[in-house]
Amino acid sequence: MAPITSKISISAGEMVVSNVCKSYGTGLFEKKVVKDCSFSVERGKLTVMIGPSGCGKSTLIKLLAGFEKPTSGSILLNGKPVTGPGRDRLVVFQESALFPWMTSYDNIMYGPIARGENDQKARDLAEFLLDKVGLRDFRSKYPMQLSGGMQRRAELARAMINNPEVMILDEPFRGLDAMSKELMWEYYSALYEESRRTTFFVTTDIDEALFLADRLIIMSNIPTRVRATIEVDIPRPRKLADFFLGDRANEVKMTALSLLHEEAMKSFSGGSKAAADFVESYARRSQRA
Ligand SMILES: Nc1ncnc2c1ncn2[C@@H]1O[C@H](COP(=O)(O)OP(=O)(O)OP(=O)(O)O)[C@@H](O)[C@H]1O
Repeated sequence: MAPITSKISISAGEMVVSNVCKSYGTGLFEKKVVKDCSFSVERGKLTVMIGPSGCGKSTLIKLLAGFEKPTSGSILLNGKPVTGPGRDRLVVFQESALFPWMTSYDNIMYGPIARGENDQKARDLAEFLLDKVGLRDFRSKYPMQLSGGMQRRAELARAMINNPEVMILDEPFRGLDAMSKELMWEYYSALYEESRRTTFFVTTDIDEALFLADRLIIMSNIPTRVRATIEVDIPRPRKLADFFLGDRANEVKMTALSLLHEEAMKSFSGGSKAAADFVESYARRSQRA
């Protein structure tokens, strides 16, 4: 099938986060969630952020998307300060945001129609993207008639039709069963490789993070800051069947797991149930690796 770039001209943006702090509440009720955080989301790269559950990742997404403002520090998109939400950035959330009363096709066309662009070009693009995400035969089905993986693919198509400069994804495959999740990794990785759209992808799954990332940002416990940045210099296209057999993948995985374990233990000692679950699941992962 023709690559995405044959139908959509991609203009990849770049984001720079400098010394960002974010607190909620004031005085005695102040909660520091993000502390002196600096990183960049490079043009045409897939940057993955991983950190303990509850550390502040979704808060960072809200800041990058412009839904919230930092308490201090700056966030730039292509050198200009982010002052609010914009069409140049698009967020795909954990929860399905498909409208249950609309078919797959209508969900994908939602953005263009909302902008008054219900023309032949947009309709052709919607059909192309339906094909691209393997939902041609499901174009007239409603979300509840689709499997979890199909819903996530419909959602990706709905995001891609809006052609943002930066795609921001907040644990988009959370909640899928293990097999669907792994299929989505390969699927999503191939889609990304076709477009090389600047992407910021947040997850708590180390295998997902490694398989997808060009650059991995490991976050600390709350208040979160960058604990380490690792370039995942493993060639693309990547195939899950042999990816984790490689030395480099395992070397990065062990480094990341050890840092994440340290961070999760800090919040565990603070009594967080989420951190306790995280420590337990990562201990199991380390044994498997
Ligand atoms: N609007 C808000 N007001 C007060 N506290 C908030 C607000 N939004 C987030 N928080 C707090 O910030 C902390 C970090 O939350 P956030 O959702 O950013 O973490 P996360 O790393 O994305 O978590 P998870 O991995 O579980 O999705 C939590 O303790 C949360 O209660």
